[in-house]
Amino acid sequence: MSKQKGNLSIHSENIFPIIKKWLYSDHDIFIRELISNGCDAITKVKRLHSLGEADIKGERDFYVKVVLDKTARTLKFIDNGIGMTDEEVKKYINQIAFSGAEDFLKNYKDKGDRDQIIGHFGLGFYSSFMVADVVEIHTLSYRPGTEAVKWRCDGGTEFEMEAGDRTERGTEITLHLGQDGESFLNEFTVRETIEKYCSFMPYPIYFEVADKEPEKDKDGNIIVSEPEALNDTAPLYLKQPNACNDEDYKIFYRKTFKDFREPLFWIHLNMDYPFNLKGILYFPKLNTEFDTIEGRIKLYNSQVFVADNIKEVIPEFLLLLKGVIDCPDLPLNVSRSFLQNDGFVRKISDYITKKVADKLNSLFKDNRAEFEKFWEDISPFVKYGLIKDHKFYEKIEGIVLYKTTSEQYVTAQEYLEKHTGKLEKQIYYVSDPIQQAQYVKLLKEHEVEAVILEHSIDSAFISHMEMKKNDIHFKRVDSDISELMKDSDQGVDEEIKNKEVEALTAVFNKALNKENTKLQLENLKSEDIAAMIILSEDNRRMQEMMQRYSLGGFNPSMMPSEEILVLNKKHPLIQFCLRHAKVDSEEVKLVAQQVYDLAMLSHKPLSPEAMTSFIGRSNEIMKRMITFQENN
Ligand SMILES: Nc1ncnc2c1ncn2[C@@H]1O[C@H](COP(=O)(O)OP(=O)(O)OP(=O)(O)O)[C@@H](O)[C@H]1O
Repeated sequence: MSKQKGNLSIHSENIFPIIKKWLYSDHDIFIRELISNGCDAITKVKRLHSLGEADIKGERDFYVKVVLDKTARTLKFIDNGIGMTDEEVKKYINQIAFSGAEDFLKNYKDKGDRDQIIGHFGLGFYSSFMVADVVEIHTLSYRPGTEAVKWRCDGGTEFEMEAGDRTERGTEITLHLGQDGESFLNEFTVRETIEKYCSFMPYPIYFEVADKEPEKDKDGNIIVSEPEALNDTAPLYLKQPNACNDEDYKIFYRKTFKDFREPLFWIHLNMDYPFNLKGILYFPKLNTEFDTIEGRIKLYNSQVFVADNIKEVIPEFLLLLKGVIDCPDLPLNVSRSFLQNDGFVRKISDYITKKVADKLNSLFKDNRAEFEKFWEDISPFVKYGLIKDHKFYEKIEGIVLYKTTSEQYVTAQEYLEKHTGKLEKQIYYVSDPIQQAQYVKLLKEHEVEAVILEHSIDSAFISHMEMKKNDIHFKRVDSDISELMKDSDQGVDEEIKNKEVEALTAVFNKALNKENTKLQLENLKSEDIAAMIILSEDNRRMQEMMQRYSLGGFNPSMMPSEEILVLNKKHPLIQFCLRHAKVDSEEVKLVAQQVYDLAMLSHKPLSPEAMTSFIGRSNEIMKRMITFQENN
């Protein structure tokens, strides 16, 4: 072949500056493009061989080799695939690559939407110019009797083509790295990028550093080691689920996510129709209940990595999981706006949601003990999912578990059944089991359990459940529980009661120096409790919401909490206050203050000032007790 020069057939001055500028932030993608071209070339030659059209002379080992030469500043991609004839280089490299370029330039030259550009423009071979000043191709076709070809282009629109000297079938692409490719002179960057994009590609990918000092043993002999492929050519997710065991899944998880905690369980997705989708989703274990959950779903197209966490394909709440999904029907270079509007993508997303819900339901039904064991770890994810996705809610709302304060796991229905006759469509919960322990104890005395809802997602979860199911209402244990604990009001004279409330209100307002302590006088079943503080559930929720949404700028005085002091008429201290309500005595004041602080202490921590007075007063009470004892 005589030496040829020519212009790449693009009708624009120069596309390379545009490639460099617009695709810059993803510029490691050229590694994916060149290696996957190598793999495609191998697949093609194998296919031709199986059709009897290519003679590969019993060859078994197919591979793509990447060679970094820091001294020569080159990165080579070598494959033993189909190779190209000079005609094919002209057709596939010189012309076709930019056949869409004219439209592309017209449409996007002045627009900054990178996603759009990537979506509309297959990066392909020419992405190598993002990092290289000069690119060379040395290739020899599988076709018998064809000449090797050498092609060279320096990033302008001109190329040179001549007969090459390659003697083995396949293609070698050499990138002479320019300034923009500086980082790829680092072997770790190259290795990492290969692992990022190519870890499941179907042929072994080897990586060599040409000018590296060979490793030697202690006697100075060069250690010759077998090259090791960087990828797993037959990833587990491509196998049939019944051919995989638990250990296989765990090993795959560790290798793929570098997470050495055991996953809780997994779902093997395997669908051929109406679309092709394979993958494994793992439910990761959380370190602590306060762990931020950060999932990672890697999306592949025929074993070629596309991107992490594409929320248009994977329902957002599933992004809390870890997994791989391979869907050959999705375009390799996906534009987000394209995906958002694509019905096919929605079907994929629905399928994945359904599979996850099915798995949870079957665990609940077939292995409740196991499901309960996992519940703590999966509950934030499940709750987030049912808030975000109506279809998911419908499928799993019946199996949502609640952990009770006596460490049992119950569904809402089981909780209500357990409390038939005691609670009417009400679920009591604690948001802080330690702080609210007093209330829990009180409830227990009345044979009522509370459930623990202490995760940050729980307030949104509670509201969502109440909105969806108007037959359930959640009440925190410190709200309105006096209803439950009241003795019957039978025989109580309302007029007398009102007078007593009036008298006690005066005592407490004066003692506490508060104008508006709301007071409620009840005959509680328990005679041990003098008083307790309760809050209106609605008012407290409103406050919490305002606090959350005003991002710290919320001033509590804008919306004071409606606290109610419930006094137990049966308790001797309250009876004492009632008997001496009219007398302006120091003892009544001390008792009222102490009763209030004790009620407050079982509700929430005292403020520093209140705590100081409480301690002073407690000392004072004990002193008086001793004096009384000694004088009698
Ligand atoms: N290593 C290779 N061996 C043989 N042929 C190759 C090789 N690399 C590229 N080609 C040929 O050049 C063509 C253009 O490659 P390019 O990477 O630009 O686009 P593509 O792979 O067809 O599509 P995409 O834009 O999705 O990457 C390929 O279709 C193939 O025919």
